[in-house]
Amino acid sequence: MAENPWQPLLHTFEKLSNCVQTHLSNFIGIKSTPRSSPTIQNPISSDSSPTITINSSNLQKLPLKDKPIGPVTKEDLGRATWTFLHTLAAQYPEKPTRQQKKDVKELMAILSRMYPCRECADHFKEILRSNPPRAGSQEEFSQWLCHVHNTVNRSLGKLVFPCERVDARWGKLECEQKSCDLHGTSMDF
Ligand SMILES: Cc1cc2nc3c(=O)[nH]c(=O)nc-3n(C[C@H](O)[C@H](O)[C@H](O)COP(=O)(O)OP(=O)(O)OC[C@H]3O[C@@H](n4cnc5c(N)ncnc54)[C@H](O)[C@@H]3O)c2cc1C
Repeated sequence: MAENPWQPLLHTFEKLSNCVQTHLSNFIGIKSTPRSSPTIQNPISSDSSPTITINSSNLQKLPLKDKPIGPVTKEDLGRATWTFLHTLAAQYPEKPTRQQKKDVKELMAILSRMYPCRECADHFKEILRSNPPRAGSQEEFSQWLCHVHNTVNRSLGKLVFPCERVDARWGKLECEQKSCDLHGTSMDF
C-alpha cells in the first residue's frame, strides 16, 4: 500500500506537540492533587508512562533537577554547595599557586558572609575561626573540607563521614581530555 503523503507532516506535528506539552508541564510545576493526599505528582511523567508518586519524605532527597519547581530548601542548598566545594577540592592542584591558595581562603570567607542562609553562614564563620582553611595541596584542602563538613554534620546530629574515603566519594569532573582540570604550578610557593 502507498505511504500516506501526510505521514511525515503528522509525525513532525506530533513531536512538536509533545515538546510543547513537556515544556508547559515543567513550567507549571506541581499538578494539584486532592487535599487528602499528601503526595505530589511528578510533572515530568506523562499519561502513557507509569505514574511516579513523590511523597514529602523522599522529595527532600531528590536531586534538584528531578524536583518539581518550587522554592529551594536549606537542605537543597547545602547539598548543592557541598557538591560544589568537594568537587572543587577534588580538582584542586597538587601544587597550587599562591593565588589559588589565596582564592580558597577568600572563597571560604565570602561563603561565611554571603551564604544565602543566615544561620548557616554565621555557624560557618565560627567554624572557620577555629579551623582556618588549609589549602597547601589537593590532599590538605580535601581533608580540611571533610573535617569542616563533619563539624557541621555533628552540630546537626548527622553521621560523621570517614575522611579517608573522601577521594572515593568525590572525584574530579568527567571532562574530555582533562579540559576541566585546574592547573597549579611546578614551583614551590
Ligand atoms: C557551609 C555550610 C554550612 C551549613 N550550615 C548549616 C547550619 O548551620 N544549619 C543547617 O541546618 N544546615 C546547614 N547546612 C546544610 C547542611 O550541611 C546539609 O547540607 C543539609 O542538611 C543536607 O544534608 P544531607 O544529609 O543531605 O547531606 P550533606 O551534609 O549536604 O552532604 C552531601 C553529601 O556529602 C557527603 N558527605 C557528608 N559528610 C561529608 C564529609 N564530611 N566530607 C565529604 N563528604 C561528605 C555525603 O555523601 C552526603 O550525602 C550548611 C551547608 C553548608 C554548605
